[in-house]
Amino acid sequence: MIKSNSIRLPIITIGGFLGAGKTTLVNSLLSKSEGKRFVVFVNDFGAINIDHALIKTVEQDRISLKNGCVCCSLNEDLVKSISNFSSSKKPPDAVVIEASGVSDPRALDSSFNMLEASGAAFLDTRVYVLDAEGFGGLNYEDSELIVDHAVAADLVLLNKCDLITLEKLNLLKSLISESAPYSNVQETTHCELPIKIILSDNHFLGRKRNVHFSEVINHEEKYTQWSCETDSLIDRDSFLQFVNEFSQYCFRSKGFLRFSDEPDELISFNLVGLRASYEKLGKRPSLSSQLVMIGRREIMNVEVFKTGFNDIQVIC
Ligand SMILES: Nc1nc2c(ncn2[C@@H]2O[C@H](COP(=O)(O)OP(=O)(O)OP(=O)(O)O)[C@@H](O)[C@H]2O)c(=O)[nH]1
Repeated sequence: MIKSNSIRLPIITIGGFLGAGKTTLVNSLLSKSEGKRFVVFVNDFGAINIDHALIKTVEQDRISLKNGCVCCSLNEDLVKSISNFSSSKKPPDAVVIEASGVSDPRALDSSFNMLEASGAAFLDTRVYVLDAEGFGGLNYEDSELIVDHAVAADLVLLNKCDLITLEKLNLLKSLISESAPYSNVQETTHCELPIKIILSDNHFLGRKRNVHFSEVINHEEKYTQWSCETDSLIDRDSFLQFVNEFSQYCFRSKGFLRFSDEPDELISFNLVGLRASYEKLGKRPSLSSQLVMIGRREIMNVEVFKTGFNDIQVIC
């Protein structure tokens, strides 16, 4: 039931396959918010919510959706929470939802329909981040799924343009433009784009959307995750060897690391396909070393992860 002092909040959804750059886009949006206030809902696939800690905003505006993947069920927590923000004394300017990297952004529609019906919020912009580098290396099934999800978006970011040739970019642009003629397609690196392309006052409302007929797939049957956490320090060289080994068994890994040669520094670790990257986050004493691995069920070898993770910890 909508309360009389409610306002209709615009919702921006951010979808994209594992490691495409969704969290990067959320942080880019927040850094350019120009005085606007966004509430961000984050839905990680892994049991440990790494993205929640990486979103750069105040705690009360960063909400973790923990009851499994946001697209797998009608998310009552999400609907209730957005309704509460809409009728709060200081409502935000917009709601941003970062879906997990294995979810189908279209499956959120039932939640949006409820919010629209109650007058609490409306779906303004559906953004899809596509990893332009990773796309060529995926199997047929995953590539098809990505095109399907892109077709459902108002705005498609062809991201990681710094990592591909112009020839590949042009091929990808033609593919997406043909499949999704009504989507606004933008080329980006680190999801950098003028904020007005996403936020200029409901300009995607009433716009023609692409027609898509494919079914929404239950991806939890296809992907699985394994996660681990430790207060022990990590041996850097052993970790590098471990990454070489486990990258064959999972597609995506992310987490935080405390190396024994630099114990005060928290390192953010990212692996997308075979590309690993490390970023210093500063002291962050509240966080210990945590790692999540995500991959296809038939390929993930959890025994390799367990043994490897035990071997990289330094006994003090
Ligand atoms: N070189 C390059 N790296 C990028 C770009 N965009 C994002 N990255 C890196 O790609 C990795 C994954 O980015 P995220 O923003 O965490 O991706 P995500 O879509 O949120 O990933 P999930 O958590 O798996 O859903 C990080 O190491 C980013 O710094 C880009 O345009 N170029």
